[in-house]
Order: sequence, then C-alpha cells, then structure tokens
Amino acid sequence: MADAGGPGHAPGFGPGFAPAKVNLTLHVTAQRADGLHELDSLVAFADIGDRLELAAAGRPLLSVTGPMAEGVPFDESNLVLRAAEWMGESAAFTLEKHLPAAAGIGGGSSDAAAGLRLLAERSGRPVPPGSEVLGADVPVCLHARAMRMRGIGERLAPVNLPVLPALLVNPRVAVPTGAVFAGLSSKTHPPMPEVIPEFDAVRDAVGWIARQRNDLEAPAIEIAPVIGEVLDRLAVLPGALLARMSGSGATCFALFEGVDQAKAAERAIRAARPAWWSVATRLF
Ligand SMILES: C[C@](O)(CO)[C@H](O)COP(=O)(O)OP(=O)(O)OC[C@H]1O[C@@H](n2ccc(N)nc2=O)[C@H](O)[C@@H]1O
Ligand SMILES: Nc1ncnc2c1ncn2[C@@H]1O[C@H](COP(=O)(O)OP(=O)(O)OP(=O)(O)O)[C@@H](O)[C@H]1O
Repeated sequence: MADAGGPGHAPGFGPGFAPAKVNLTLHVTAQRADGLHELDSLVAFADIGDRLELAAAGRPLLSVTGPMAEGVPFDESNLVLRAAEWMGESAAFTLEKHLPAAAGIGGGSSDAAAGLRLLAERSGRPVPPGSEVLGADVPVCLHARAMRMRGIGERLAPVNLPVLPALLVNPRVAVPTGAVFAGLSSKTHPPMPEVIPEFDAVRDAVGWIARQRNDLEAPAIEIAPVIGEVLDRLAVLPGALLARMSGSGATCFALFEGVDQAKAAERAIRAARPAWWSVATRLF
C-alpha cells in the first residue's frame, strides 16, 4: 500500500505506484481538426491504485495479477508495454491490478506512466516529452498530483488543493471513452475560471469545484443509464458535499469533509449495491 501520509501531506508514492486519476472537473471546450477534444480539467490522484514492478529478464513480458486482473490485456496492447516501446526500452513487468478498467479513472494511463517512471529511474534518462501519444491522460499521470490539465492533456499546471476525503464508486459497466466524446451534443463549453483560487479548507475547495462541471456526464449516462443511479445514491449519502462523474465514466465520486464520513459511505454503498466497486480514499 502507498503511504498515505498525514492530513495535508502528499502521500509517499513510489515510482511503480499507479494511483487512480479523478477528474474533479472536466470541461470540454473545443474539438480539434483531428477529432480530439480540448479540455480544461482539474485532476487529482487517489491513495489507491495499481502496482507495477520491473521483473527479472527472461520472465514473460507482462504478468497481470490482482483483484481486477480479469480482462486486462497482457499482450503488446497493454499500455505498459506500449509505453516501454515508445521510450525505446525493453523490460519485463508484473502488474497488480486494483482499479477497474475502462472506468474513467485512468487505469491504463496511470499504469503506463508508472512504467515510464520505472524505466526513467532504471536508465537514468528522463521521460521524453510527448507521452500524450500513448493516451491523453498519460502526461498528468506522470506527475500523479493535483494539476490543471488543458489541451488534450499535454498542458499541465500544478494546483494546490487540500487533501479531499472521497468515495469512488463504479457500477461495473465499462464505458468506451471515444463513444462518450462522440455523444456530446455540443463540443464547445466554457472553460473553468482563468484563476483557480488557493483554498484554506475542504469546504472552500468543494464549493468551488461544485460550481464547475463534467461535460461528459450527460453522454455517458445516455450510454450507461446506471451512472445516473450512482450519482443519485452518492448525492444523498450523509456528509456528501458533491457527487460527480470522473473522466468518461462510469466511475463517480463523492467528496466529504472527513475520512470517517467517506468510510461510512463506502459501507453504506457496499451494503446497498454489493456488486459495485466502492472504495473510500483521499485525493491529493
Ligand atoms: C476523458 C479523459 O479521461 C479525461 O481525463 C481523457 O481525456 C481520456 O484519456 P484516455 O483514456 O487516455 O483517452 P485516449 O486513449 O487518449 O482516447 C480514447 C478516445 O477518446 C477520444 N478522445 C480522447 C481524448 C480527447 N481529449 N478527446 C477525444 O476525443 C478519442 O476518440 C480517442 O480515440
Ligand atoms: N494497463 C491496463 N490496464 C487496464 N486496461 C488496459 C491497460 N492497457 C490497455 N488497456 C485497455 O484499455 C482499455 C481502457 O482502459 P483504461 O482503464 O485505461 O480506461 P479508463 O480508465 O476509462 O481511462 P481514462 O480515465 O483515461 O479515460 C481497456 O478496456 C483495456 O482493454
């Protein structure tokens, strides 16, 4: 497990830890000529995630284990191996999956970023620029800390956020990112305010985040209506300050003032919907 640190302290993530990425906001501001969409998104990272390690030479190129391994490719289509090839390095890996795939929390992108960090450490060579060709979320996942993300994901600026107690819930429906973007009725929505303020407390940060949006929520709910049920259930949990979808879904999150409220909410959702993936965490 990652060392989650005390309140207000960034967790001591090792290079092979691939934390869940959460889009606290996701504004779709334009569509480029090549079809990709320009975003303005506030991204944070959880203290739960996948674990990637370099394996001894001669082992299979990639072994995938862990509670969420089922269905994750272990051939060259896995983003970890594509990342190694892109960096011009050959390596074998073991990947312990804890995050659901195709879930809007950047599983593959965060794994790829962990692979790049491990290879950079091994080779003494920094990760080259341009990693967004592997996936729009890979550059932000390389930093694995709160960032404002613009362009298709390559324009990044650090943001100071208080540690946010959260509950992540996925109804175990895989939602394809491309189909959600394609379902947008408009491609041009307003960006976030130019300046993101400094926040003193969780309530200030959540109040500001609540005035922003995830523009992909509506098309994702069209594809997977159960996301609407997840959001409705999260919104009425005791202590929930905000309920919203992350990325292109289907994972949604609720934010709380305290970790104990998030843990109680996890127990309540697990009791009501045992088939859903539900995890209390802290976002950094
Ligand atoms: C929705 C986000 O998760 C927000 O953080 C990301 O923008 C998506 O990142 P990702 O999963 O790494 O997505 P990619 O693998 O790069 O793209 C999958 C597909 O989503 C669509 N796509 C993705 C990113 C983007 N800015 N515009 C798009 O239109 C494209 O059809 C693309 O072929
Ligand atoms: N390391 C990996 N882990 C999970 N899925 C992977 C991985 N490498 C490739 N894939 C493929 O990528 C697809 C998308 O999975 P991923 O978990 O990256 O999506 P996501 O969480 O929706 O991403 P994002 O939040 O960036 O939109 C999966 O269906 C799977 O076939």
